[in-house]
Amino acid sequence: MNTDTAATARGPAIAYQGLAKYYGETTAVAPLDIDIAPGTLVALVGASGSGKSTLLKMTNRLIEPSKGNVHIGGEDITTQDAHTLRRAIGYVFQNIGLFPHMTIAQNIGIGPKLAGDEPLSAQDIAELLTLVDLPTDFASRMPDQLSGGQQQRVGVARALAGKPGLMLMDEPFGALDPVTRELLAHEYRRLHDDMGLTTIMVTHDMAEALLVADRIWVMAGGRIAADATPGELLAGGCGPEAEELVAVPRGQAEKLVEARRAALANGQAAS
Ligand SMILES: Nc1ncnc2c1ncn2[C@@H]1O[C@H](COP(=O)(O)OP(=O)(O)OP(=O)(O)O)[C@@H](O)[C@H]1O
Repeated sequence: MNTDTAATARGPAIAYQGLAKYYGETTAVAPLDIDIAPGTLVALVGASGSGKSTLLKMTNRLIEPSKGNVHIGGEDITTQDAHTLRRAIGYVFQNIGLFPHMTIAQNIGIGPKLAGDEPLSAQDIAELLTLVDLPTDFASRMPDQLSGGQQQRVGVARALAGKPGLMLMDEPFGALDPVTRELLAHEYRRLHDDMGLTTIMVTHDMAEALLVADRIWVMAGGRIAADATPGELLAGGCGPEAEELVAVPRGQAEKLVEARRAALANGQAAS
């Protein structure tokens, strides 16, 4: 992230201070002290059970920490009640779970409705649909009339309805086919930049993290084993946990380049 982004971001800074979560003998997240600058997109990667979701959910108080605290925009998140906090933070997760008996417009507007706030206008809904690149006439459709990728776009629109500065995303595109997944990840990155958001995104896909994030936190056993830019991770030297994860997309890319070279050589030999 460049400093211009930090200057124009409306997304907040995040500070984790001595934050930890224990379940009996299990350390889900070991005490960590780390900051996120406004406007940054951080990807959380790491093996299953390494603590990614727990860290994400301690940020909007879906999980309460065992110790330490979280500051968002300089404010301790325990100074407001958990529901108020959550309404101000966008949250997108895998299989977004739209309400099947509600229209797309009603699904997008569910947050303000449940909070007893002023309902979203048709104009608001149209703007949100446009933001996530869906036709505005989808407002009156039912969820089962949309593809999985389109439903996930609605999930992003629903998360943006509360005008959050911070977006938390837990495997947001994990259930989609690879082509749709890559498209949505790149479109989300553009949206993040245009809106000046701060985003924390859990992903199992290291290639996705390398392509869209400003910083990547590699989690292992509840610790942040590496905190690096995509370029630093690709260059190597960020530790064995990071190397293991980067090796997968790097190896695939090298094999594909090799396979393409061989295919081109065969084509030339045949002609
Ligand atoms: N409610 C719970 N009770 C006991 N242990 C838990 C609970 N929730 C999580 N854990 C444990 O905490 C650790 C971290 O879990 P977490 O869900 O944060 O991992 P993760 O990196 O998000 O995993 P995944 O990639 O599989 O979703 C795991 O060892 C998990 O078994």
